[in-house]
Amino acid sequence: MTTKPILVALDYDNKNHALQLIEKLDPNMCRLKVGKEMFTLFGPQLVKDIHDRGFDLFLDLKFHDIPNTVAKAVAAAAELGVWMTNVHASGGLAMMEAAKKALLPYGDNAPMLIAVTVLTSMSDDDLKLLGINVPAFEHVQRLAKLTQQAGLDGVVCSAQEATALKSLLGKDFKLVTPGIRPVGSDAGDQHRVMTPPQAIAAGSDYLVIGRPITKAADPLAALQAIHQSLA
Ligand SMILES: O=C(O)c1cc(=O)[nH]c(=O)n1[C@@H]1O[C@H](COP(=O)(O)O)[C@@H](O)[C@H]1O
Repeated sequence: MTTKPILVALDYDNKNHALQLIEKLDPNMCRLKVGKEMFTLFGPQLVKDIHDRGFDLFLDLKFHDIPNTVAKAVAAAAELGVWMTNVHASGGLAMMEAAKKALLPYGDNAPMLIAVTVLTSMSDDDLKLLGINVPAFEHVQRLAKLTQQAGLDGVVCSAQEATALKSLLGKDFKLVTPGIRPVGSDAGDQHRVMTPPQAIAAGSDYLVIGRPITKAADPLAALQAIHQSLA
């Protein structure tokens, strides 16, 4: 199992609330993920604040634009010193190749670069409305192969797809899986979910977990319980 597989998703509209949560967590037990809401509200200073508290950060901005724009955005993320960042695989091969190339000057200090395949909130019916008439998993496989071809480090996918993707793409291609729900927690808007131990057993390298930790009455206890369930 990867060391520190838990990535806690911070989805807050109040910076103090986020920092209060971070103070309760342990950087030896998890990494943090900041997405569009918090980065739009609080910008690069938030990234510094998180780094100052000793946490690795996954900057989850899911870039999707023309290749030149995405390359510059990914390089800007590298300048911030983040541990991981991402693009949408549906932006295409040229876009992903440009993003990868933009990280070359950063060498070993480059963030890990991954691509989102099919969002875990999407069902086969949602894909049909987009004109994609194949099951979600077939589309995920196609996008994941394209991501590997572009030289990226891995993909975001559902843990339900992990076993098949590992055998298709090899053990070194990282699988980052949201839609993780410990037994008894509310699925909310997630459709394709798994528990933490199921996800690791299926081949996930990193588990993105938000509300089951951030909305828990005792977030550290929730993190510790998940950590122990993986031991
Ligand atoms: O890229 C992601 O992190 C992501 C991709 C995806 O397909 N589904 C998904 O839920 N996410 C993110 O994972 C986190 C899940 O949070 P919870 O549903 O609260 O555990 C959120 O920050 C989402 O933005």
